[in-house]
Amino acid sequence: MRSAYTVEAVRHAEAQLMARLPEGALMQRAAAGLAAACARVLGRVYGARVVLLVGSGANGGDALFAGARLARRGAGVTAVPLAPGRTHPAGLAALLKAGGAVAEDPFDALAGADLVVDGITGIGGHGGLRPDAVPLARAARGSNAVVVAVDLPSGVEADTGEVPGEALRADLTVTFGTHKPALLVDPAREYAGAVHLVDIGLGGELPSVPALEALQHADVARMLPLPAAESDKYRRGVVGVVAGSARYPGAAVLAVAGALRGGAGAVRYVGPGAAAVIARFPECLVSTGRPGEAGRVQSWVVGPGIGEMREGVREVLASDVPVLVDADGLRLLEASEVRDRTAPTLLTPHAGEAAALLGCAREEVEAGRLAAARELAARYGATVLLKGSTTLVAAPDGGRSPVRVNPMGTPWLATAGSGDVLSGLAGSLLAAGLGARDAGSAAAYLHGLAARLASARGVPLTAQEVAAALPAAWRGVRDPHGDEPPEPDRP
Ligand SMILES: NC(=O)C1=CN([C@@H]2O[C@H](COP(=O)(O)OP(=O)(O)OC[C@H]3O[C@@H](n4cnc5c(N)ncnc54)[C@H](O)[C@@H]3O)[C@@H](O)[C@H]2O)[C@@H](O)CC1
Ligand SMILES: Nc1ncnc2c1ncn2[C@@H]1O[C@H](COP(=O)(O)OP(=O)(O)O)[C@@H](O)[C@H]1O
Ligand SMILES: [K+]
Repeated sequence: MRSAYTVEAVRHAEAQLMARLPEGALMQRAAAGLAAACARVLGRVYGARVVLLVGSGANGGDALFAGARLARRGAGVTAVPLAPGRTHPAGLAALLKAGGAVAEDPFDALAGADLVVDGITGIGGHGGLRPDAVPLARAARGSNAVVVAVDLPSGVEADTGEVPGEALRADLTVTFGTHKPALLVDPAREYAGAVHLVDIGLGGELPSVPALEALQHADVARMLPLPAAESDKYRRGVVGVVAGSARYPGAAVLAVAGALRGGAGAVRYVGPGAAAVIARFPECLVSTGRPGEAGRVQSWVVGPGIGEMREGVREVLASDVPVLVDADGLRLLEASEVRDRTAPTLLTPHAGEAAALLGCAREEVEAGRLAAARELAARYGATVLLKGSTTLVAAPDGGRSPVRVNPMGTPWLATAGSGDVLSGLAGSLLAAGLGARDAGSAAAYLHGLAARLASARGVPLTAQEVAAALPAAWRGVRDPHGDEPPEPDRP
């Protein structure tokens, strides 16, 4: 499990640790890790041209001390102070002593740089890059230099992942002690590039519950339902799927395709797509009547492609088993029908659907994903899986459990019908006994991994191919020697 902590938690932990260490020791640990990462990026330090963009806080101090270390190894290091009177004094002194200098012409220095260290702001930054930093940031990005951000890319909001103005896009971010939410949540995450975590000894000082957590293979493997020797199909769980309509018959097939690969013992489909479903999946139990008459299930999935089937949503929400509501179902539900439920509810909107539920613009949800997911969970008393380039899963417990961020996926998943597969898959995990937060986050992980496998080396994928790759994704997470696949190919 990877975790991310808020600025408040990081500052508190740093203060505890600093009280036990000699003055400046923590910054030296950070600078040493940063310099080592820069040296790896450069390959050859001797003779390399390094430019430090230095803000007024400790983030600039880290950059200066790391610059001093690189200068001692023979790099030509120049600093560009953005707030000249307020540059970290000890850091600047160390740089000058090591043979570094203050750049005479910042734009000349940036144009010739091999590596730019972004030490403008870290966890203390707010409100986006200031106007005087913007041309320097653009010059850095416009040069051939590799940009390495210190702790965070400057201009992002550490706690929310929001990017309120301009920010400096990094190729690599070297972060200290723990991830910060902005390194996991878009749009900020996009600015961080690859992320390298440097251990500065903060671990023992951080609270036990982080703000965010991101699953890894082993975490998902532990959650997956496996049949015991004496299992039968009913004990493994039956998932009911209410999806599809005359207008969207494919949604029924895709949701069932996901549900069949989620570990439930049986999938029961109810709705007007029964003929199409049975033709494609003879292993599915189908009926055309109402959900309430279909027989016992351990969870329901309702919504993909159902058009205006309001009654189906109402009936399913009135049941006493876990329910996943997706797509059209989100439009048709009444908030009170969700809030009054005793069994768990998992809502799986994309940004547009979340905006409709919250009564705001889609752009607002996209700019503030974390806040939107938390707000929806609180308003509906439901677990919310907010889909998109960063998929988040928030529980309705007022922040007692960390929001899960899905680290696995690929933009190739932005293809029609892939969400239907996800809802079937997550519903199946619910039927098999996982809680809503685990079912949602494990499903998003497997779905993202399946998509990476199916789009390997950069080929477009279809929703059916995502479903077909789910068994390989299960195998992948359960393989004790299986490494997580590399970052996805970008289209
Ligand atoms: N506290 C510690 O002991 C450690 C701190 N570390 C570093 O310290 C950083 C935090 O340092 P600070 O608290 O000084 O905060 P920052 O260095 O992130 O920034 C604070 C300064 O930037 C200014 N500022 C805020 N928003 C700005 C904007 N949009 N544009 C330009 N200037 C802006 C503020 O006026 C303030 O002077 C961490 O991110 C990390 O890099 C590391 O050295 C590890 C140890
Ligand atoms: N840019 C992206 N990067 C990664 N995953 C994405 C991106 N855009 C969409 N997705 C994922 O693709 C799926 C699309 O689901 P959805 O929006 O419901 O589409 P549909 O209704 O066509 O099935 C979701 O799992 C979502 O998280
Ligand atoms: K920075």
